[in-house]
Amino acid sequence: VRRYFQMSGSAPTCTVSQRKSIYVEALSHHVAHLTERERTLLDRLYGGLTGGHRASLAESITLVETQHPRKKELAQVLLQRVLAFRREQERLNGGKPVAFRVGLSGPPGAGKSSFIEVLGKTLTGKEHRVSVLAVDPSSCTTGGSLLGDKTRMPELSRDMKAFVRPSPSLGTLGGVTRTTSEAIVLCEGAGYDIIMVETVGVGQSEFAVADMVDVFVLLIPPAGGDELQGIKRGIIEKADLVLVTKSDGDLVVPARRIQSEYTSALKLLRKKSNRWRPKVLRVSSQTGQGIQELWDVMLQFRDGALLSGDLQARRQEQQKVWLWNLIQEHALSHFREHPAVRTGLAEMERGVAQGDISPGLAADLLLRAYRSP
Ligand SMILES: Nc1nc2c(ncn2[C@@H]2O[C@H](COP(=O)(O)OP(=O)(O)OP(=O)(O)O)[C@@H](O)[C@H]2O)c(=O)[nH]1
Repeated sequence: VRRYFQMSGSAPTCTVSQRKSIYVEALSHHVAHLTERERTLLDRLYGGLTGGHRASLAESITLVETQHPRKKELAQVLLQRVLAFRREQERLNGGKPVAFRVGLSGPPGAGKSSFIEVLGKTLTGKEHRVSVLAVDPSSCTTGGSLLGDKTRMPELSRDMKAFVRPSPSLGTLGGVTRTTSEAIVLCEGAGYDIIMVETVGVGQSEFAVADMVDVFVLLIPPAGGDELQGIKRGIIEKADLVLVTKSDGDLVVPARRIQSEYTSALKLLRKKSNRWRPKVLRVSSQTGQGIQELWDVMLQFRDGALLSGDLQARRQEQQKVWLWNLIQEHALSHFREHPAVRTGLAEMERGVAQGDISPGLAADLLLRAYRSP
């Protein structure tokens, strides 16, 4: 099993090697019971993916999106192998991350897909390999899509140095974001060095995206008043960069106004970091104006964060947040599905709402029912 994951047995300290054996142990059951067909499938996906084949990457992401219990196990085995591969790539890269993860959010119609298309093409023109993943909150509940079913980013989709993946179409937000985090690992294993994760500024999806990227960019259209009401203060605090889009023609004047409004607003907000002051820039995907400048600023951000260690610290923190999100989601659904809880829950909720019983006592009673054998 150890050889299967290409782990060295001579880890520098005892604790590291012990830790590794726990991970190997956890997956040994899956690996030991691999059928010949499953082993061939995983070898094919792993080989294709690490060889940079888009079709293998697409198939691997489909595997991590699956709800099928056995396939989920296979996906974990594949992911663990890709993680080991990525660690090795990082080691060869002097301990530095192999990819830069960029999160993009903005209200519907802000110009996200036009912007990603132009920035993506600029980057593939500079020999970068770019992948675009989407987190679509609407797909979780309705199966419909806020990010649009139309073919978005047509040119980038055809570019051989790019990989554009639409959002997984079903599941809870937790499930969809888990899949996206795992898709990031797979894209990095496949040699993509820029990973863009896009979402619409609705619900909690933008916070989830902000928690899985190195730099978080908020896109704002040059419209005033009501259209900007939907942009939450909390998400502005999360932004490392704010981009005012469509800054061309008649829209330059309102774009400048929005830029100065946001510049002032950001000054009033709590500082996210001592080393970086969020910036507000204007771009036009139609004329290309501001795109190069924006990329230079992003690189400044990345290089500063790498040098100070902020980027690595942020990723470590995100991994922990992520672990706890998953535990919470699982523990809560286990609790809700417990027969005694299911029987008493509606009654307790009604009692609490009507003030007949305190929330504290109701929670105690339900938890007691949950714990009783
Ligand atoms: N003038 C101008 N219009 C733009 C620019 N970028 C996008 N638009 C227009 O704005 C509209 C929305 O652009 P999209 O890129 O589809 O925006 P989006 O945020 O991806 O929106 P959804 O696809 O609805 O999620 C389209 O009609 C674009 O033509 C720009 O740089 N300048």
